[in-house]
Amino acid sequence: MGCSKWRAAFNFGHLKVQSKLSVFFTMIVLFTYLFYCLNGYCDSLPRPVYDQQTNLQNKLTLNYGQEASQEQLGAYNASPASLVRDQLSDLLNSDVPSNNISVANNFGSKKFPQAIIIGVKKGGTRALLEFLRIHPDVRAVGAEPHFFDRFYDKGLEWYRNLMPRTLEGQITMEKTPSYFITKEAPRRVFTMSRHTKLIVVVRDPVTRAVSDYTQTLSKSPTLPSFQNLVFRNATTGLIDTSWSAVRIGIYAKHLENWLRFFPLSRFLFVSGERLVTDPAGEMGRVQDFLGLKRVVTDKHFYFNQTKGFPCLKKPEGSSRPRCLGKSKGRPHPQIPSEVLLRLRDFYRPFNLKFYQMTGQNFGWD
Ligand SMILES: Nc1ncnc2c1ncn2[C@@H]1O[C@H](COP(=O)(O)OS(=O)(=O)O)[C@@H](OP(=O)(O)O)[C@H]1O
Repeated sequence: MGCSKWRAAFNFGHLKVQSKLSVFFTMIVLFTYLFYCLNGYCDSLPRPVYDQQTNLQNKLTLNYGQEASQEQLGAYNASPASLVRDQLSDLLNSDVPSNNISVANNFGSKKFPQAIIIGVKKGGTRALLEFLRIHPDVRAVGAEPHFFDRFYDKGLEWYRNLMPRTLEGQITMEKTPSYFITKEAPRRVFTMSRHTKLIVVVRDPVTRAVSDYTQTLSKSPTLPSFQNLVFRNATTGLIDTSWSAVRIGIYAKHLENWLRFFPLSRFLFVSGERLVTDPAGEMGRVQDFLGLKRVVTDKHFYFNQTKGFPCLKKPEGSSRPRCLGKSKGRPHPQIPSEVLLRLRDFYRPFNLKFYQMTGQNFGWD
Protein backbone atom coordinates (compact mmCIF):
# COMPACT_ATOMS: atom_id res chain seq x y z
CA MET A 1 0.00 0.00 0.00
CA GLY A 2 2.77 2.48 1.08
CA CYS A 3 4.73 1.50 -1.97
CA SER A 4 1.85 2.23 -4.36
CA LYS A 5 1.32 5.65 -2.73
CA TRP A 6 4.94 6.45 -3.29
CA ARG A 7 4.68 5.28 -6.95
CA ALA A 8 1.59 7.50 -7.52
CA ALA A 9 3.40 10.51 -6.07
CA PHE A 10 6.38 9.80 -8.31
CA ASN A 11 4.14 9.48 -11.39
CA PHE A 12 2.40 12.75 -10.56
CA GLY A 13 5.74 14.54 -10.26
CA HIS A 14 6.91 12.95 -13.49
CA LEU A 15 3.79 14.13 -15.31
CA LYS A 16 4.32 17.68 -14.06
CA VAL A 17 7.89 17.71 -15.38
CA GLN A 18 6.67 16.28 -18.70
CA SER A 19 3.98 18.93 -19.17
CA LYS A 20 6.46 21.69 -18.27
CA LEU A 21 8.87 20.31 -20.84
CA SER A 22 6.21 20.15 -23.55
CA VAL A 23 5.14 23.77 -22.83
CA PHE A 24 8.81 24.74 -23.04
CA PHE A 25 9.29 23.02 -26.44
CA THR A 26 6.06 24.45 -27.82
CA MET A 27 7.30 27.93 -26.88
CA ILE A 28 10.62 27.27 -28.63
CA VAL A 29 8.84 26.10 -31.78
CA LEU A 30 6.52 29.13 -31.71
CA PHE A 31 9.38 31.58 -31.25
CA THR A 32 11.43 29.95 -34.01
CA TYR A 33 8.42 30.14 -36.36
CA LEU A 34 7.83 33.81 -35.47
CA PHE A 35 11.50 34.61 -35.98
CA TYR A 36 11.50 32.99 -39.46
CA CYS A 37 8.28 34.70 -40.49
CA LEU A 38 9.52 38.10 -39.41
CA ASN A 39 12.54 37.51 -41.59
CA GLY A 40 10.33 36.71 -44.59
CA TYR A 41 11.01 32.97 -44.79
CA CYS A 42 7.37 31.90 -44.67
CA ASP A 43 6.87 32.09 -48.45
CA SER A 44 6.54 28.35 -48.93
CA LEU A 45 3.67 28.02 -46.47
CA PRO A 46 0.08 27.65 -47.75
CA ARG A 47 -1.36 31.01 -48.76
CA PRO A 48 -4.66 32.49 -49.84
CA VAL A 49 -5.88 31.59 -53.34
CA TYR A 50 -4.73 34.89 -54.80
CA ASP A 51 -1.12 34.19 -53.83
CA GLN A 52 -1.31 30.58 -54.93
CA GLN A 53 -2.23 31.89 -58.37
CA THR A 54 1.05 33.76 -58.50
CA ASN A 55 2.92 30.67 -57.41
CA LEU A 56 1.23 28.60 -60.06
CA GLN A 57 2.16 31.12 -62.68
CA ASN A 58 5.74 31.00 -61.51
CA LYS A 59 5.54 27.26 -61.90
CA LEU A 60 4.06 27.64 -65.36
CA THR A 61 6.92 29.92 -66.18
CA LEU A 62 9.29 27.10 -65.63
CA ASN A 63 7.40 24.63 -67.77
CA TYR A 64 7.64 24.60 -71.52
CA GLY A 65 4.87 24.54 -74.05
CA GLN A 66 1.82 25.45 -71.98
CA GLU A 67 -1.19 25.98 -74.14
CA ALA A 68 -2.76 28.10 -71.39
CA SER A 69 -3.09 31.49 -72.97
CA GLN A 70 -5.66 32.73 -75.43
CA GLU A 71 -7.82 29.64 -75.55
CA GLN A 72 -8.21 28.83 -71.87
CA LEU A 73 -7.92 32.37 -70.69
CA GLY A 74 -10.54 33.41 -73.20
CA ALA A 75 -12.88 31.22 -71.20
CA TYR A 76 -12.00 32.38 -67.72
CA ASN A 77 -13.60 35.21 -65.91
CA ALA A 78 -11.82 37.63 -63.62
CA SER A 79 -12.07 35.42 -60.53
CA PRO A 80 -8.66 34.39 -59.21
CA ALA A 81 -10.08 31.00 -58.21
CA SER A 82 -11.07 30.22 -61.78
CA LEU A 83 -7.66 31.33 -62.98
CA VAL A 84 -6.06 28.89 -60.57
CA ARG A 85 -8.45 26.13 -61.67
CA ASP A 86 -7.74 26.70 -65.38
CA GLN A 87 -4.03 26.88 -64.93
CA LEU A 88 -4.02 23.83 -62.71
CA SER A 89 -5.90 21.94 -65.39
CA ASP A 90 -3.35 23.22 -67.92
CA LEU A 91 -0.59 21.76 -65.84
CA LEU A 92 -2.37 18.45 -65.46
CA ASN A 93 -3.52 18.12 -69.08
CA SER A 94 -0.33 19.31 -70.66
CA ASP A 95 1.38 16.83 -72.96
CA VAL A 96 4.63 18.42 -71.96
CA PRO A 97 6.93 16.50 -69.66
CA SER A 98 6.58 17.74 -66.13
CA ASN A 99 10.15 16.98 -65.16
CA ASN A 100 11.22 20.53 -65.91
CA ILE A 101 12.44 22.62 -63.04
CA SER A 102 9.38 23.12 -60.90
CA VAL A 103 10.98 24.31 -57.72
CA ALA A 104 9.44 27.29 -55.96
CA ASN A 105 11.23 30.43 -56.97
CA ASN A 106 11.61 32.68 -54.00
CA PHE A 107 14.68 34.54 -55.24
CA GLY A 108 14.67 38.04 -56.61
CA SER A 109 11.71 40.37 -56.87
CA LYS A 110 8.62 40.79 -59.01
CA LYS A 111 9.02 43.56 -61.57
CA PHE A 112 6.88 44.97 -64.34
CA PRO A 113 7.77 43.41 -67.67
CA GLN A 114 10.51 45.26 -69.53
CA ALA A 115 9.38 43.57 -72.75
CA ILE A 116 5.96 42.38 -73.90
CA ILE A 117 4.92 40.28 -76.88
CA ILE A 118 1.86 42.34 -77.81
CA GLY A 119 0.74 40.47 -80.92
CA VAL A 120 -0.50 39.21 -83.14
CA LYS A 121 -2.99 36.46 -82.41
CA LYS A 122 -2.02 33.29 -84.33
CA GLY A 123 1.25 34.91 -85.39
CA GLY A 124 3.50 32.45 -83.55
CA THR A 125 3.57 34.27 -80.20
CA ARG A 126 3.56 31.10 -78.09
CA ALA A 127 6.49 29.63 -80.02
CA LEU A 128 8.46 32.85 -79.59
CA LEU A 129 7.83 33.06 -75.86
CA GLU A 130 8.72 29.41 -75.28
CA PHE A 131 11.91 29.74 -77.33
CA LEU A 132 12.84 32.82 -75.29
CA ARG A 133 12.20 31.05 -72.04
CA ILE A 134 15.17 28.78 -72.52
CA HIS A 135 17.33 31.86 -72.13
CA PRO A 136 18.62 32.02 -68.53
CA ASP A 137 18.10 35.77 -68.43
CA VAL A 138 14.45 35.67 -69.42
CA ARG A 139 11.65 34.97 -66.95
CA ALA A 140 8.11 35.06 -68.26
CA VAL A 141 4.54 34.42 -67.21
CA GLY A 142 3.37 31.20 -68.83
CA ALA A 143 -0.27 32.15 -69.28
CA GLU A 144 -1.55 35.32 -70.93
CA PRO A 145 -2.28 37.93 -68.21
CA HIS A 146 -4.64 40.03 -70.42
CA PHE A 147 -4.00 42.93 -68.07
CA PHE A 148 -3.99 45.81 -70.56
CA ASP A 149 -7.17 44.67 -72.26
CA ARG A 150 -9.42 42.78 -69.82
CA PHE A 151 -8.16 43.23 -66.28
CA TYR A 152 -6.83 46.77 -66.22
CA ASP A 153 -9.18 47.75 -63.41
CA LYS A 154 -7.40 45.28 -61.13
CA GLY A 155 -4.52 47.73 -60.95
CA LEU A 156 -0.81 47.68 -61.64
CA GLU A 157 0.07 45.94 -58.38
CA TRP A 158 -2.16 43.01 -59.32
CA TYR A 159 -0.31 42.83 -62.60
CA ARG A 160 3.15 43.01 -61.04
CA ASN A 161 2.19 40.25 -58.65
CA LEU A 162 1.52 37.92 -61.58
CA MET A 163 5.13 38.25 -62.69
CA PRO A 164 7.80 35.73 -61.83
CA ARG A 165 10.62 36.88 -59.60
CA THR A 166 13.74 38.05 -61.37
CA LEU A 167 17.30 38.65 -60.33
CA GLU A 168 19.49 41.58 -61.37
CA GLY A 169 20.10 41.44 -65.12
CA GLN A 170 17.12 39.18 -65.90
CA ILE A 171 14.25 40.35 -68.08
CA THR A 172 10.60 39.95 -67.09
CA MET A 173 8.28 39.18 -70.00
CA GLU A 174 4.71 38.30 -70.82
CA LYS A 175 2.71 37.73 -73.98
CA THR A 176 -0.88 38.69 -74.69
CA PRO A 177 -1.51 38.93 -78.45
CA SER A 178 -4.77 40.86 -78.11
CA TYR A 179 -2.92 43.95 -76.82
CA PHE A 180 -1.93 44.81 -80.39
CA ILE A 181 -5.55 45.42 -81.42
CA THR A 182 -6.74 46.95 -78.14
CA LYS A 183 -7.31 50.68 -78.52
CA GLU A 184 -6.52 51.53 -74.88
CA ALA A 185 -3.46 49.26 -74.61
CA PRO A 186 -0.77 51.67 -75.94
CA ARG A 187 -1.69 54.41 -73.46
CA ARG A 188 -1.90 51.90 -70.61
CA VAL A 189 1.46 50.29 -71.37
CA PHE A 190 2.98 53.75 -71.73
CA THR A 191 1.60 54.68 -68.30
CA MET A 192 3.32 51.61 -66.83
CA SER A 193 6.63 52.43 -68.53
CA ARG A 194 7.49 54.40 -71.64
CA HIS A 195 10.63 52.23 -71.93
CA THR A 196 8.75 48.96 -72.45
CA LYS A 197 10.08 46.99 -75.42
CA LEU A 198 7.31 45.81 -77.70
CA ILE A 199 7.53 42.68 -79.81
CA VAL A 200 5.03 41.95 -82.56
CA VAL A 201 5.06 38.61 -84.33
CA VAL A 202 3.39 39.13 -87.68
CA ARG A 203 2.28 36.55 -90.20
CA ASP A 204 0.71 36.76 -93.65
CA PRO A 205 -2.73 38.19 -92.74
CA VAL A 206 -4.50 35.77 -95.09
CA THR A 207 -3.01 32.64 -93.45
CA ARG A 208 -3.43 34.29 -90.08
CA ALA A 209 -7.16 34.77 -90.75
CA VAL A 210 -7.51 31.11 -91.77
CA SER A 211 -5.59 30.04 -88.66
CA ASP A 212 -7.86 32.19 -86.50
CA TYR A 213 -10.93 30.70 -88.18
CA THR A 214 -9.54 27.16 -87.70
CA GLN A 215 -9.18 27.79 -83.98
CA THR A 216 -12.78 29.04 -83.64
CA LEU A 217 -14.03 26.14 -85.76
CA SER A 218 -12.28 23.65 -83.48
CA LYS A 219 -14.43 24.94 -80.61
CA SER A 220 -17.67 25.52 -82.55
CA PRO A 221 -17.95 22.85 -85.26
CA THR A 222 -21.24 24.34 -86.55
CA LEU A 223 -19.55 27.63 -87.43
CA PRO A 224 -20.47 28.91 -90.94
CA SER A 225 -17.84 28.44 -93.63
CA PHE A 226 -14.89 30.84 -93.96
CA GLN A 227 -16.27 32.25 -97.22
CA ASN A 228 -19.62 32.88 -95.55
CA LEU A 229 -18.00 34.94 -92.84
CA VAL A 230 -15.34 36.78 -94.82
CA PHE A 231 -17.66 38.64 -97.23
CA ARG A 232 -20.05 41.39 -96.34
CA ASN A 233 -21.40 40.97 -99.83
CA ALA A 234 -20.38 37.82 -101.69
CA THR A 235 -21.54 39.15 -105.08
CA THR A 236 -19.47 42.32 -104.95
CA GLY A 237 -16.66 40.61 -103.04
CA LEU A 238 -16.82 43.24 -100.30
CA ILE A 239 -14.77 42.02 -97.32
CA ASP A 240 -16.34 42.12 -93.88
CA THR A 241 -13.86 44.14 -91.83
CA SER A 242 -16.02 43.81 -88.74
CA TRP A 243 -15.11 40.11 -88.53
CA SER A 244 -12.23 39.94 -86.08
CA ALA A 245 -10.38 37.32 -88.14
CA VAL A 246 -10.13 39.95 -90.89
CA ARG A 247 -9.71 43.05 -88.72
CA ILE A 248 -6.70 41.75 -86.78
CA GLY A 249 -4.72 41.42 -90.04
CA ILE A 250 -4.91 45.13 -90.88
CA TYR A 251 -1.57 45.58 -89.12
CA ALA A 252 -0.88 49.13 -90.36
CA LYS A 253 -4.04 50.42 -88.70
CA HIS A 254 -3.24 48.88 -85.31
CA LEU A 255 0.38 49.95 -85.47
CA GLU A 256 -0.68 53.57 -86.07
CA ASN A 257 -2.45 53.48 -82.75
CA TRP A 258 0.72 52.28 -80.96
CA LEU A 259 2.97 54.80 -82.73
CA ARG A 260 1.03 57.60 -81.08
CA PHE A 261 2.72 56.58 -77.82
CA PHE A 262 5.91 54.70 -78.70
CA PRO A 263 8.65 55.46 -81.24
CA LEU A 264 9.40 52.80 -83.85
CA SER A 265 12.69 52.03 -82.10
CA ARG A 266 10.73 50.48 -79.20
CA PHE A 267 9.30 47.79 -81.52
CA LEU A 268 10.64 44.59 -82.94
CA PHE A 269 8.67 42.95 -85.71
CA VAL A 270 9.26 39.24 -85.89
CA SER A 271 8.32 37.32 -89.00
CA GLY A 272 5.98 34.47 -88.08
CA GLU A 273 7.04 32.69 -91.29
CA ARG A 274 10.76 32.91 -90.50
CA LEU A 275 10.10 31.76 -86.96
CA VAL A 276 9.11 28.45 -88.57
CA THR A 277 11.72 28.26 -91.37
CA ASP A 278 14.65 29.80 -89.47
CA PRO A 279 13.89 29.92 -85.75
CA ALA A 280 17.51 30.44 -84.73
CA GLY A 281 17.93 33.41 -87.12
CA GLU A 282 14.79 35.09 -85.84
CA MET A 283 15.75 34.35 -82.23
CA GLY A 284 19.11 36.04 -82.86
CA ARG A 285 17.31 39.27 -83.77
CA VAL A 286 15.03 39.01 -80.75
CA GLN A 287 17.92 38.47 -78.33
CA ASP A 288 19.81 41.43 -79.83
CA PHE A 289 16.74 43.63 -79.47
CA LEU A 290 16.38 42.63 -75.83
CA GLY A 291 20.06 43.28 -75.19
CA LEU A 292 20.62 39.62 -74.33
CA LYS A 293 23.59 37.43 -75.09
CA ARG A 294 22.82 35.14 -78.04
CA VAL A 295 22.27 31.99 -76.01
CA VAL A 296 19.37 30.50 -77.99
CA THR A 297 20.93 29.30 -81.24
CA ASP A 298 20.42 26.67 -83.94
CA LYS A 299 21.75 23.98 -81.63
CA HIS A 300 18.50 24.28 -79.63
CA PHE A 301 16.17 23.44 -82.52
CA TYR A 302 15.33 20.57 -84.79
CA PHE A 303 12.61 20.33 -87.40
CA ASN A 304 9.92 17.86 -86.39
CA GLN A 305 8.62 16.27 -89.63
CA THR A 306 5.44 14.92 -88.05
CA LYS A 307 4.53 18.23 -86.47
CA GLY A 308 5.76 20.24 -89.46
CA PHE A 309 7.34 22.78 -87.12
CA PRO A 310 10.59 23.40 -85.32
CA CYS A 311 10.70 22.00 -81.80
CA LEU A 312 13.18 22.37 -78.99
CA LYS A 313 15.72 19.59 -78.61
CA LYS A 314 15.28 17.59 -75.46
CA PRO A 315 17.13 19.04 -72.52
CA GLU A 316 19.54 16.94 -70.49
CA GLY A 317 17.71 14.55 -68.21
CA SER A 318 14.48 14.71 -70.22
CA SER A 319 13.23 11.84 -72.34
CA ARG A 320 11.10 13.82 -74.77
CA PRO A 321 11.79 16.72 -77.14
CA ARG A 322 9.55 19.71 -76.65
CA CYS A 323 7.06 20.70 -79.31
CA LEU A 324 4.10 22.99 -78.83
CA GLY A 325 0.80 21.27 -78.07
CA LYS A 326 -2.05 20.16 -80.31
CA SER A 327 -3.63 23.61 -80.58
CA LYS A 328 -0.58 24.84 -82.52
CA GLY A 329 -0.07 23.67 -86.05
CA ARG A 330 -3.62 22.38 -86.63
CA PRO A 331 -4.37 21.51 -90.26
CA HIS A 332 -6.27 24.37 -91.89
CA PRO A 333 -9.49 23.70 -93.82
CA GLN A 334 -9.42 24.00 -97.61
CA ILE A 335 -10.68 27.46 -98.64
CA PRO A 336 -11.57 28.14 -102.32
CA SER A 337 -8.59 29.82 -103.99
CA GLU A 338 -10.70 32.70 -105.39
CA VAL A 339 -11.76 33.58 -101.83
CA LEU A 340 -8.15 33.66 -100.68
CA LEU A 341 -7.17 35.72 -103.73
CA ARG A 342 -9.85 38.26 -103.01
CA LEU A 343 -8.71 38.50 -99.40
CA ARG A 344 -5.11 38.89 -100.55
CA ASP A 345 -6.16 41.80 -102.78
CA PHE A 346 -7.93 43.36 -99.86
CA TYR A 347 -4.86 43.21 -97.62
CA ARG A 348 -2.30 44.34 -100.26
CA PRO A 349 -2.51 48.12 -99.66
CA PHE A 350 -2.47 47.64 -95.89
CA ASN A 351 0.52 45.32 -96.14
CA LEU A 352 2.44 47.83 -98.28
CA LYS A 353 1.67 50.54 -95.75
CA PHE A 354 2.87 48.25 -92.98
CA TYR A 355 6.15 47.51 -94.83
CA GLN A 356 6.65 51.23 -95.24
CA MET A 357 5.92 52.01 -91.60
CA THR A 358 8.24 49.29 -90.29
CA GLY A 359 10.90 49.50 -93.01
CA GLN A 360 10.62 45.73 -93.43
CA ASN A 361 9.27 43.75 -96.35
CA PHE A 362 7.61 40.60 -95.07
CA GLY A 363 7.00 39.28 -98.59
CA TRP A 364 3.33 38.39 -98.26
CA ASP A 365 2.37 39.58 -101.74
N1 LIG B 1 7.51 25.95 -83.50
C1 LIG B 1 6.19 26.06 -83.69
N2 LIG B 1 5.36 25.07 -83.30
C2 LIG B 1 4.02 25.21 -83.51
N3 LIG B 1 3.44 26.29 -84.07
C3 LIG B 1 4.25 27.28 -84.45
C4 LIG B 1 5.64 27.20 -84.30
N4 LIG B 1 6.17 28.35 -84.80
C5 LIG B 1 5.16 29.07 -85.25
N5 LIG B 1 4.00 28.44 -85.05
C6 LIG B 1 2.70 28.97 -85.45
O1 LIG B 1 2.08 29.54 -84.31
C7 LIG B 1 0.71 29.64 -84.64
C8 LIG B 1 -0.07 29.95 -83.41
O2 LIG B 1 0.24 31.26 -83.08
P1 LIG B 1 0.14 31.81 -81.62
O3 LIG B 1 0.97 31.02 -80.71
O4 LIG B 1 0.44 33.26 -81.68
O5 LIG B 1 -1.40 31.58 -81.29
S1 LIG B 1 -2.26 32.26 -80.14
O6 LIG B 1 -2.61 33.60 -80.58
O7 LIG B 1 -1.48 32.24 -78.90
O8 LIG B 1 -3.45 31.39 -80.05
C9 LIG B 1 0.40 28.32 -85.29
O9 LIG B 1 -0.68 28.52 -86.16
P2 LIG B 1 -1.49 27.29 -86.83
O10 LIG B 1 -0.51 26.55 -87.68
O11 LIG B 1 -2.55 27.90 -87.60
O12 LIG B 1 -1.97 26.48 -85.67
C10 LIG B 1 1.69 27.95 -85.99
O13 LIG B 1 1.64 28.15 -87.37
